[in-house]
Amino acid sequence: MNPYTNYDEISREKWQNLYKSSIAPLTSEELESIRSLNDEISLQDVQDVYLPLVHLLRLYKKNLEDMSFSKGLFLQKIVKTPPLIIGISGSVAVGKSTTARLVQLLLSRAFKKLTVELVTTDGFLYPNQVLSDQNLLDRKGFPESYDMERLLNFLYQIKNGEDCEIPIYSHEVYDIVPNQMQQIVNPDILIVEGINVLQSPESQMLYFSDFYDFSIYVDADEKLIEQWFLERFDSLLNLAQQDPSNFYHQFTKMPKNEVMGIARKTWAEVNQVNLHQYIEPTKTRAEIILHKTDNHHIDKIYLKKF
Ligand SMILES: Nc1ncnc2c1ncn2[C@@H]1O[C@H](COP(=O)(O)OP(=O)(O)O)[C@@H](O)[C@H]1O
Ligand SMILES: CC(C)(COP(=O)(O)O)[C@@H](O)C(=O)NCCC(=O)O
Repeated sequence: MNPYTNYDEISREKWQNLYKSSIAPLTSEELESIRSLNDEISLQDVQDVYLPLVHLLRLYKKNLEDMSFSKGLFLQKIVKTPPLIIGISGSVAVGKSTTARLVQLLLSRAFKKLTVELVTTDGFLYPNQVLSDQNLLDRKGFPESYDMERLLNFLYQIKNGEDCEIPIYSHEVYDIVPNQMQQIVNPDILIVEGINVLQSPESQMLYFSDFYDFSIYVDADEKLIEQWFLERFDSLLNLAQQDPSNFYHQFTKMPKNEVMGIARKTWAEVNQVNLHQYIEPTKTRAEIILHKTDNHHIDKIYLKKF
């Protein structure tokens, strides 16, 4: 069966004309904050793809509010609207965190009075010491390397209106940062980004899908994702040049072709295997699939029919 049977395939040209007229153009201040987020992001993509996406998200938010109101009428009590939770998934290095930060910025613009928080599921990875004790260091990113139960509890607490604190993962340290936590206080919208966002923990009463009001899968051809992984690896090396505390510093002392060989091997033996076995199979759980081509250009959008 065609994996996209349950989706409307929408070309970029068609998508960019949906709701266009109702969206105010970005101010120079907003453009500046997008550039400071990642100066490679195409502003045309923001205008054509992300603004209509934010407009769609408005509908989901409204729907959640209406449902809470109607439930309250039925139950004859006040039912507070729970936070809207948006999941963003896809391969390592496909651009999830960049997409997530952009969506956060645009949602904060669209809902000026609301708090829009962003968390990454990297924070739920077990620390390197724990992974090493269990011989799982080479399995970083695979389901067993995450404390999935803690992630599930976190989502439950947020939906339940509780404030939370969660661990922080650093790509530069390549580990959980000790003694630092991210505080999540009273969010109206929470974006959860990570490779495992659409996976289901085994033997649990609740599933992640119980918590997401909207989900996005960022997709691209594997060869391109590998290229983006290698480019990011290279920028991490540049950043690490003068910083011995950076995990990538050790690689800056080695010949470049040898280091890039290590990066290619990491892609082929870890991240690509993970993509095939655990990440890509969750693609069609997403409400929307953003398909990218060269230079992260979005050419197609798939929106779930039902
Ligand atoms: N829209 C985009 N335009 C240009 N470069 C991007 C875009 N999205 C991601 N990138 C680049 O691709 C690489 C991977 O992106 P990142 O957001 O870190 O991926 P992920 O969170 O999926 O691992 C980074 O080097 C990032 O700068
Ligand atoms: C921490 C990660 C699992 C998550 O990846 P992300 O989507 O944040 O890029 C990944 O970056 C990772 O470290 N994978 C293990 C192999 C490696 O790339 O070193």
